[in-house]
Amino acid sequence: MNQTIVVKVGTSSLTQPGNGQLALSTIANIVETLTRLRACGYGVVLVTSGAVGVGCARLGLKSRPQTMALKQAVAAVGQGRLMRVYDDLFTTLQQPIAQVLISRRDFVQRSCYVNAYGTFQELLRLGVIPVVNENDTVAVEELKFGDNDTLSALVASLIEADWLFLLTDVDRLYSADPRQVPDAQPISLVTRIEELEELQVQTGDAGSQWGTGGMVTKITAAKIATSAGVRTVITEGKRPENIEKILQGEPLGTQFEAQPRTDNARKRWIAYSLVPTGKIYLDNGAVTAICQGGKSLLAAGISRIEGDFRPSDAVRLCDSNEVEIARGLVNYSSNELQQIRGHKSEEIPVILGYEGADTVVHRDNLVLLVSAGAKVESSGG
Ligand SMILES: Nc1ncnc2c1ncn2[C@@H]1O[C@H](COP(=O)(O)OP(=O)(O)O)[C@@H](O)[C@H]1O
Ligand SMILES: N[C@@H](CCC(=O)OP(=O)(O)O)C(=O)O
Repeated sequence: MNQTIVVKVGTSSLTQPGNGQLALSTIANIVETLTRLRACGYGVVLVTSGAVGVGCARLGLKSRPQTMALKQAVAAVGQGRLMRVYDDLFTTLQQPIAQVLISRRDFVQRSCYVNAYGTFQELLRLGVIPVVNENDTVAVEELKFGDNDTLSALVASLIEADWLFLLTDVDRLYSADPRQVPDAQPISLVTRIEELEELQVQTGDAGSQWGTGGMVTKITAAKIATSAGVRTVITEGKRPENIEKILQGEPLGTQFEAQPRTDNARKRWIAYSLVPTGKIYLDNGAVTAICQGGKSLLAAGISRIEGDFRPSDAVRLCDSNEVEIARGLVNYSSNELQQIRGHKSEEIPVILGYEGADTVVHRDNLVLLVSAGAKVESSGG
């Protein structure tokens, strides 16, 4: 079966440093590369940033807007310009494209999420390259992706892509920001994300002048994508032809190995597309039961609750060290859980005065976020 790749391009690659004008030769290179990949039979999705950066350049603004309303207005100006440029270039090469604007809310609602899956499948079947961005103009502060690294990982997970390429203005991940630390060490292969913490890799969240998130959001994206079985690569936007070399096995950029796809699509949706509204802290027995025994969470194993949530909301399950070990859909509200935490299931009807669910989070609605074994290799140069 043909492989599917998702390519995310950051503002820092699409615009010229300093004046913020479009980096036309880079964009043309990206368009040529993606069109060649399509012609070779790959399914290709492009996730592009740049609406805000291009909008700023069009309006003569000298820095990224700080208020939500201004950012949304500027994105509305830039998105049209950006698509116009892509469409002109792709059309020159006879490659059809489609604009897909996604808001966080679309990914939270299961029906919209499933619908988006169907739309992507049809576009790919038609040989179209979907060009995706966050629908910045209608996003609300509490419910937005905020950065396209995360969006691209969620899209890659949704369509069960084989590869996710994060194109940026550095050639790979380093042990620290190479702009601040000149002797930072390049990292070529990451077999498990947790190793980055163990090696104390610094991933400043400042980003470049127009970019958002820096490396932090790329690591988060790699975590989401690799746990969904998607091999993820951080590489340079200026050299998109490297994508083809990487697909042929060259060790360019920083490559994050895909983890086995153990969770089904619904569980991946629970783990990363939903926005958790509360935290449930577990005692050690409950942590073991969930992590090693594959059990559901019972009220007896709950020590503390944080947040205000309703039945069916997504919640974080944390151990006594406040480490999030799992996420799940909860069967009780936070008010009810305050009353029944620490109690046996058979006591619940007496405490609440009505029959409730046997479990607080059923194992079918529970996704583990911890994995085993880690290794990172540093390359020479
Ligand atoms: N450990 C690191 N390795 C490489 N780059 C880093 C690291 N930490 C921070 N950075 C910075 O992240 C920047 C890329 O992030 P960003 O500007 O958000 O890119 P994009 O617009 O492509 O999403 C780089 O220019 C680099 O200065
Ligand atoms: N949706 C925003 C993208 C924000 C973003 O993630 O930017 P970047 O860090 O450059 O990938 C835009 O189009 O400007």
